[in-house]
Amino acid sequence: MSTLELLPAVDVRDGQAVRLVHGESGSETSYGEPLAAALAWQQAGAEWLHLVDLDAAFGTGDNRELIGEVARSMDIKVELSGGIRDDDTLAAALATGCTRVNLGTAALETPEWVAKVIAEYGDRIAVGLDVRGTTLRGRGWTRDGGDLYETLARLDSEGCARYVVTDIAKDGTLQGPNLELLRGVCAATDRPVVASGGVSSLDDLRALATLVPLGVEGAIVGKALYAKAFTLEEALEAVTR
Ligand SMILES: O=C(O)c1ccccc1NCC(=O)[C@H](O)[C@H](O)COP(=O)(O)O
Repeated sequence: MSTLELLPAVDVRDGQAVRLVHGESGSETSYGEPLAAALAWQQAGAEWLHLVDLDAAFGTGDNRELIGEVARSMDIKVELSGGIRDDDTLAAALATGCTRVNLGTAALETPEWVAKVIAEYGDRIAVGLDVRGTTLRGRGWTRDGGDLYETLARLDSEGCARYVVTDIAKDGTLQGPNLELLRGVCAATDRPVVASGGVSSLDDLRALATLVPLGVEGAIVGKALYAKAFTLEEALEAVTR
């Protein structure tokens, strides 16, 4: 079995590292300084950081300077998400030196622009498929944005390199990932999939690692690390083969 990549998450709201429940604004638990959290994951052996500007995602401002500072301080790969919807926000995100960006709302609302940047930037662009059931959600997960599998087929045909798949019903709940959803997405595309939302235990990570041969390349882990359900060192050990 190949190794599952782990992406510890730092979600930033109003300058603080937070975790939400179901991605809902107002459900924040705060975990202090984003840079301290990111450096702790790096120190613990992470090869990736999943860094989210929640204010930009929700349209309640942005943490652009802070996000840039965190991204630039990392020696590891950074996946940047939240509010990247046009040329300006994409240029600012890429200028942080991040390895790739994650587009969400734009893939639903401005598909022509997304097709253009996929063609231009290749695998520096991933698309976040954030779903309730099989309905996509945009604008910080607050608005419906079409059918998962129709959108996936369109993005595949445009050459999208990778998908970050989140079951919103699981996100921030410590209820375990939606393995059925991930199997469904992997069956519908030959592109790598990063799983997000709900990881609660080392067994969840081992279960996700069994999906590597199907196309699950990595897993984002947020709440479980902040809640100290396990350490990142234990998580890396659990998925390394
Ligand atoms: O990624 C986004 O753009 C986003 C937008 C609105 C709400 C939440 C968003 N992301 C959340 C994450 O990426 C979480 O860090 C990730 O799903 C981890 O979930 P969990 O392990 O369940 O804490």
